[in-house]
Amino acid sequence: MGKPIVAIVGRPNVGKSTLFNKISGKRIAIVEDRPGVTRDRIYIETEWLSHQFHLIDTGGIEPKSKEIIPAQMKRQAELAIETADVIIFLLDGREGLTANDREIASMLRKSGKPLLLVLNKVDNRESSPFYYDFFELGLGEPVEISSAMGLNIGNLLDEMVALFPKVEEQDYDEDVVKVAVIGKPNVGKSSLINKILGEDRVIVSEIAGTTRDAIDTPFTHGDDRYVLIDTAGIRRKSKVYDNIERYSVIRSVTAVERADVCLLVIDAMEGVTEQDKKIAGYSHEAGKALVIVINKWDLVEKDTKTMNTFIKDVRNELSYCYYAPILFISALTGQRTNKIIETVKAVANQNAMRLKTGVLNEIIGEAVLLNQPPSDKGKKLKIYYCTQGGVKPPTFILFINDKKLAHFSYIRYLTNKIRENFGFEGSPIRFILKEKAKGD
Ligand SMILES: Nc1nc2c(ncn2[C@@H]2O[C@H](COP(=O)(O)OP(=O)(O)OP(=O)(O)O)[C@@H](O)[C@H]2O)c(=O)[nH]1
Ligand SMILES: Nc1nc2c(ncn2[C@@H]2O[C@H](COP(=O)(O)OP(=O)(O)OP(=O)(O)O)[C@@H](O)[C@H]2O)c(=O)[nH]1
Repeated sequence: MGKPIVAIVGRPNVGKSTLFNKISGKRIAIVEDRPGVTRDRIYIETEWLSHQFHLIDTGGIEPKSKEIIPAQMKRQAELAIETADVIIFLLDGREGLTANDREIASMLRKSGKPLLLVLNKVDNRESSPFYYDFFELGLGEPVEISSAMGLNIGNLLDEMVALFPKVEEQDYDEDVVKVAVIGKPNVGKSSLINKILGEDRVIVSEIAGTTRDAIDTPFTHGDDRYVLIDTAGIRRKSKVYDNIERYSVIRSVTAVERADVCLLVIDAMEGVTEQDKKIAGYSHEAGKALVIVINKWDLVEKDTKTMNTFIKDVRNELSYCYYAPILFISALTGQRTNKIIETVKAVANQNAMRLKTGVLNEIIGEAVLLNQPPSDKGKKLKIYYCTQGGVKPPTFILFINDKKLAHFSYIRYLTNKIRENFGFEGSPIRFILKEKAKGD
């Protein structure tokens, strides 16, 4: 399962942003914006006592106005209910219970989502004077905190972690390829999924389990077994919400984490957008095999150059995913959709490929002869040997004399040599550099 998603919900001014900042700023290591992606921070990925989770940045979801806008507040709660695994329902312990709190509470109660009732602004050791009033909500015992002072935040996080879904991931067998269809809303993900599942050779298996993972769709294609990992929003349409894009991105992230192969669907009429770059970035950073699918190709007016121009654009915009094959399809007409599964299979195999150390070192040795490693102030980079440390993604450990000499461009050169010889199409390749004195 992907890392759990936590959302902070509450009426305006209860201290949601303050709590978010407290959790993200102080106690927890933040994985900041992903390189090469964008600055728009939608969520942070953090951990508490080695439990990793996503915390949604409700700041951007909030209405900016300080007026109480019940409709927007409700929408925020609805989105959190749909997206989050655990909800922190934040209330103001100094003001006591309000009508808006009751309204949100009733939505949360109906949803049955795991939640924590949290009274903020309890700045001293004494309980909120309204402490017992909050039991009326029927949402359990309140946890009292002060976000501003940083009081009791550790306890809150302990209780939050206890509500995380148990690791009940259906353990698919090793040979089952997990595929996540990712992309912005409306690019045709559902249509594509339906097309794939509708193919003659595809047999959709019974869906096992009743957990939230039951939205996975296992199927076989010939002798090969796959499972489609759903991103919420594919089945449960909720296009009416302004912020659905932000949430669909977050869901994409958790789907990506669980996947072996990501199918990034891009709308041919729109070209590559910022949102696409962001989503591609997740796949890349997570080390997943990636296939780029340009959908709605039927709508594009074409001449002989159109496809090549499009490929160039994609390569340009998504330069860090240069290894991903690109397919031009139409989920509507079925054009080339039959290529998808074979491509998925190919890249899944490549991402799991393991090279023998002997062969690998032959290639590295040749590469070094062909193009001498860089030196700095008379000291030359020495490469002792290389071994593949892991798969998914293919990860190579390079034993060298001095990391400072291992310039990025030289590592890129070695990566390319490995690709020339072994392919690894659709896979990111990683290098880990290890220093070693000669003769160690
Ligand atoms: N005394 C006290 N004040 C707090 C605490 N947490 C937040 N505040 C104050 O409450 C006000 C609202 O805090 P925000 O974090 O902006 O609240 P919010 O819920 O994100 O507000 P909206 O963006 O309007 O929804 C600010 O003036 C904070 O300084 C706290 O623990 N104690
Ligand atoms: N012309 C054309 N239309 C398509 C194609 N694929 C999907 N569409 C249309 O695009 C719209 C969106 O398709 P969906 O499959 O619902 O897109 P989605 O990505 O699942 O959307 P969300 O559920 O919002 O994430 C629908 O009206 C489809 O009929 C295609 O290949 N060609």
